[in-house]
Amino acid sequence: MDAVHLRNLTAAYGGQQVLGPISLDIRPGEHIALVGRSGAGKSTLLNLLYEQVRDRAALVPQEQGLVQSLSVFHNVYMGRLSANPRWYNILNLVWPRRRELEEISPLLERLGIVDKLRKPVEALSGGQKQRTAVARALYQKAAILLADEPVSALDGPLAHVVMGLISEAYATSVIALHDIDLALRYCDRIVGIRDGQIALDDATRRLSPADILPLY
Ligand SMILES: Nc1ncnc2c1ncn2[C@@H]1O[C@H](COP(=O)(O)OP(=O)(O)OP(=O)(O)O)[C@@H](O)[C@H]1O
Repeated sequence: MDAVHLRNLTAAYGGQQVLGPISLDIRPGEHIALVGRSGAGKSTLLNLLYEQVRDRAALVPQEQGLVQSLSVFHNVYMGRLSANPRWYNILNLVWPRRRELEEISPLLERLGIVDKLRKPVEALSGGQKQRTAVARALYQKAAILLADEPVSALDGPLAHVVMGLISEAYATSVIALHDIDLALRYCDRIVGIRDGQIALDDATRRLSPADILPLY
């Protein structure tokens, strides 16, 4: 993947500027954690970033973007809709193909929701929905992963499973995280946002929780 260069990005809602101007370079091979208090501008920055790299990115949005009436299989399969011909997508919608089942099932197994494969998403818990959204992004295999609080509904061990899978599947990622320990453990660069500006940008190896806490 080529590096991503963001220059002087700004965002406003109803005429009020909430982000920027922000410049940020994302180098291939970097796992970046976006941290900062609620309302700082992390989601806004991720969404702007997604607009710039849409063709090579998988996105796990905060609100997940799942189709509630469709099964977990179908929601995960949607990660690659644009990679397959239309007839093949329709075939899978009507009757999931063995090839896709054999790829999606092990992923769901590792996420602990393989028993939900054929269940509609509306019948899942919040944490199970979140894992479905993560599975869709893992299955997509884009060049870069953008994720907005992908483990906010998961308890300790599951949060580690998901962060581990993300690190394994994606060499390059930008992930908004509210858990500082997860950010320090799984990401190699921390970008701290405060009041719509970058207030911290450093390698994880040079940071401790005490360096990040002032952002909150
Ligand atoms: N649709 C919207 N309309 C108006 N203001 C918005 C909208 N979305 C976000 N904002 C404002 O923009 C600012 C940044 O919000 P954003 O969602 O990017 O923060 P965040 O850091 O992701 O927060 P959180 O951790 O709670 O998700 C906040 O002040 C928020 O109130």
